[in-house]
Amino acid sequence: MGKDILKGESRDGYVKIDRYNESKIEAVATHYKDILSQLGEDPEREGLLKTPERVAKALQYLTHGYDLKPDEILKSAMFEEDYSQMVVVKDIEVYSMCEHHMLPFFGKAHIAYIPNGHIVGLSKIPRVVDAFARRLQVQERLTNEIRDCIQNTLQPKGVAVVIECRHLCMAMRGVQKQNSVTTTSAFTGSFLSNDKTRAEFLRLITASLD
Ligand SMILES: Nc1nc2c(ncn2[C@@H]2O[C@H](COP(=O)(O)OP(=O)(O)OP(=O)(O)O)[C@@H](O)[C@H]2O)c(=O)[nH]1
Ligand SMILES: [Zn+2]
Repeated sequence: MGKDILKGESRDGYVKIDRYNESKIEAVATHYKDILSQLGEDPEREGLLKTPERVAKALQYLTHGYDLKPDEILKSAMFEEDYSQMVVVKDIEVYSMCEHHMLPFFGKAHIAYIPNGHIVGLSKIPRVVDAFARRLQVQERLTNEIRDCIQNTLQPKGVAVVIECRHLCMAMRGVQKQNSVTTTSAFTGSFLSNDKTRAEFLRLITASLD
């Protein structure tokens, strides 16, 4: 039996990720032992003895989104409700890994939808972000996948997604720009067809609570 990596999650959409896959961990760890040698390190020195296994577990965690079903996550908490104004969840932390270098990119997602008879449990929106972010990604696809999942599952009058991230592959290597932030956006429905709706969303995500 594997060890819990995400505690207390057992419903549809989450169920498959709450255990380490021991055989996968072992296979990945074996490769990492070899990688340490190839990098000129001694994998037998004390500090590195457990490193291959730690890296394998970390990587399984950082890519556990492959085992999640984001549409099931949304469906598990959809409620009929007569509310037709914009719902905005902003400043959702994003941690993902770029598929080109397998280095982190991280920042914030801002998401809105306009209900069409159904609302969704608020926590499910950040859960959908995580389900797509915890994979090897590019920021543009991450943005579109979140938009499409909410649109196709909840079928609201519109969805808006804005993501702002820093990419470590652009900061600690390569072009070495420490402060650049990449912004991506994706819209459906009223956010596309109605300039005022889109402007209200953009105003709400830049407004501060204080
Ligand atoms: N569009 C997009 N590009 C990304 C993302 N994450 C990383 N990249 C870019 O992917 C590109 C890969 O380009 P390559 O020229 O094949 O890789 P490279 O030689 O390592 O490029 P440099 O990073 O410029 O040194 C780089 O320009 C990265 O900045 C992302 O989320 N979206
Ligand atoms: Zn990269």
